[in-house]
Amino acid sequence: MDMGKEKEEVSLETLSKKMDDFAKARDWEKYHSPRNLLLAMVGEVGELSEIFQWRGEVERGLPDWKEEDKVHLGEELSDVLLYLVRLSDACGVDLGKAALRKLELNAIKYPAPKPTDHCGDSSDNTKLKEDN
Ligand SMILES: Nc1ccn([C@H]2C[C@H](O)[C@@H](COP(=O)(O)OP(=O)(O)OP(=O)(O)O)O2)c(=O)n1
Repeated sequence: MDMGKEKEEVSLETLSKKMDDFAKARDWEKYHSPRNLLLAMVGEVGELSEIFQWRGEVERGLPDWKEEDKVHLGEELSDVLLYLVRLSDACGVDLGKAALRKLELNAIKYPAPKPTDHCGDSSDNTKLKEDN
């Protein structure tokens, strides 16, 4: 999707600050409780799912999709992300830090096979199959 702009770096902190400004400017902080934000996010996940509903399997990169459908997809993905960031803030969770820690835990739980594993011991791969 080319919006004709330079690629802009976006941090979770930036999104968090913008959501905070958005809520404050409308006096909506009172509505942004953890439970409300969770329900709002799940609603947006539903809207995101609708875009894929009945399409059958979709090729990576969505080469056959119309541009307007991709723009719509970006909007729904953004709604989910923005509510997730806001929910994390409302719960006092540092989402970036938590996600990095979770990636480390994932790597321990699902170790990548070493090159030698292909021709020898496959116990790690067996565990991967069982867990998935
Ligand atoms: N109380 C609210 C309502 C909205 N938003 C923000 C976060 C979302 O990014 C977006 C959601 O807006 P809508 O509820 O209007 O949802 P959609 O944009 O998906 O519109 P629609 O449901 O009509 O498709 O607005 C918010 O922060 N707090």
